[in-house]
Amino acid sequence: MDTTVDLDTFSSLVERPDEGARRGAEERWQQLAMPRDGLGRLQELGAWLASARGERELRPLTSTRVLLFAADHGVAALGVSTLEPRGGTADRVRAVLDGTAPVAVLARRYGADVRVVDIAVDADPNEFPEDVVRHRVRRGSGRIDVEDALTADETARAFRTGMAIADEEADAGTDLVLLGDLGVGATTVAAVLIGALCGTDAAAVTGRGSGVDDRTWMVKCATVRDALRRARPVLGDQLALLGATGGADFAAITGFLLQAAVRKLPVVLDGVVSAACALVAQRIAFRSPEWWRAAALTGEPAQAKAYDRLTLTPLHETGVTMGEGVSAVLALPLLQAAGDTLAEPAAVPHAKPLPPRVPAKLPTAADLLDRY
Ligand SMILES: Cc1cc2ncn([C@H]3O[C@H](COP(=O)(O)O)[C@@H](O)[C@H]3O)c2cc1C
Ligand SMILES: O=C(O)c1cccnc1
Repeated sequence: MDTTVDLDTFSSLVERPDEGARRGAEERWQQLAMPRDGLGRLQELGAWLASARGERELRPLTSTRVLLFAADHGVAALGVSTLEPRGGTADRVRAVLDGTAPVAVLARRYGADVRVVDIAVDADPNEFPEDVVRHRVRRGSGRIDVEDALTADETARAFRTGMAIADEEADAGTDLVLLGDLGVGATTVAAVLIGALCGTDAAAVTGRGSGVDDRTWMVKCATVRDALRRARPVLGDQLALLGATGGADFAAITGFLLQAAVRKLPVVLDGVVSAACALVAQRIAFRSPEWWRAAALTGEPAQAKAYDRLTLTPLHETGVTMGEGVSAVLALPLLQAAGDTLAEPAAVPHAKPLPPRVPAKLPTAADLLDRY
C-alpha cells in the first residue's frame, strides 16, 4: 500500500454542498402550510441534507451508518480514565458488536446499521471478526506526553484507511454517517489536539471524560500540558500533529472526514474525538465543515471550543456525555424528521402570502397600568 498522503489536494477536491438544492429546499419549506419558519431547526437540517445530497426532490434517508473507530491510547496507562486501560476498549467493542451497548440499542430503534473499525485496539486480533480487525494498523499508541503516538508510516496508513472507508461507504450507497469512537483515554488526546489548534492552555481544554475525580483530573491536566508542548513544533503539519499527539483513530477519522466531504457524504459528529478530528480536517480543507453537523455537546470543554471554531451548532441538548456515538444516533430522528417533512408531496400552499415577520411589541409596565 502506498503510504504517502498529499493533503494539499483536499482543499480543491472538497466542493461546497449544492447551493441550488439548498435554495430549492428553502422555497419548499415556504410552501408548507405552517407559520413562517414553523419547523425551526428542522428547516435548516432539511436544507443541509438536500444541499449535501444535491437533491431538489429530497429522498428519505434509507441507508444510515453508525461508524465507530476504536483504538487504545498510551496515555491511558497514566490512569487518566475511569475505564481500565487493559481491556477497556475491547470490552466496549464487544458490547457494541453483541448489540448491548446503548449505541447499538438506539441504532436498532432508528434503523441504522452499526460498523466498528478496530484501527488500533490493544487486544488479540482473533477476538474480533475479520471485518472489524482487518483495518488495524497497530495495537494501541505511544504515550503522547513523552513520545509520538504513531510513526509517520502508521499515521499515513491510518489516515488512508479512513479515506478508504469513506470510499467504501459512498460506494455502498450510504446516505448519512453518524460518526463516533471507542477508546480508553481518547478524551485526553482530543483535548491536546484541540488545545494545540486553538492555542489554549491545558486547564481550559481538559474535561472529566469518562467521569474522572478531581485528583485524576489534575493528572490528566498535567498530561495534556506536557503533550501540548510536544504538539507545538508540528502545528503546521497536520499529519505530523496526528502522529505526534494524536492516535490511529484520530488519523483515520480525519482521513475519513476529508474523503467523505470529497465524496459528498454528509456526516454527523458525535463527541470530543470527532470534534478534534473535524478541527484538524478544517485546517486541511476549509470548506469541509459544510458537510458536517454537530450532534450535541458532551460536556468536554475542548469540544465546545472546537465547535466554536467550526461554527457548528449542536442539534440537541440531552445531557448525554458518554460518547460512543450515542449523541450522533440521537440526532438521527431529527434528520429523518427533516427529510420526511421536506420530501412529503402533500405540501398545502398558503392561500395568501405570509405577512413579513415583525418583532412582537411587548407591553411595557406603563401600557399595562394604563389598561386597568
Ligand atoms: C462504562 C463506560 C462506557 C463507555 N462507553 C464509552 N465511554 C467513553 O469513555 C471513553 C473516553 O473517556 P476517557 O477519555 O475518560 O477514557 C470512550 O471510550 C468513550 O466513548 C464510556 C465510559 C464508561 C465509564
Ligand atoms: O465527548 C466524548 O466523546 C466523550 C465525553 C466524555 C466521555 N466519553 C466521551
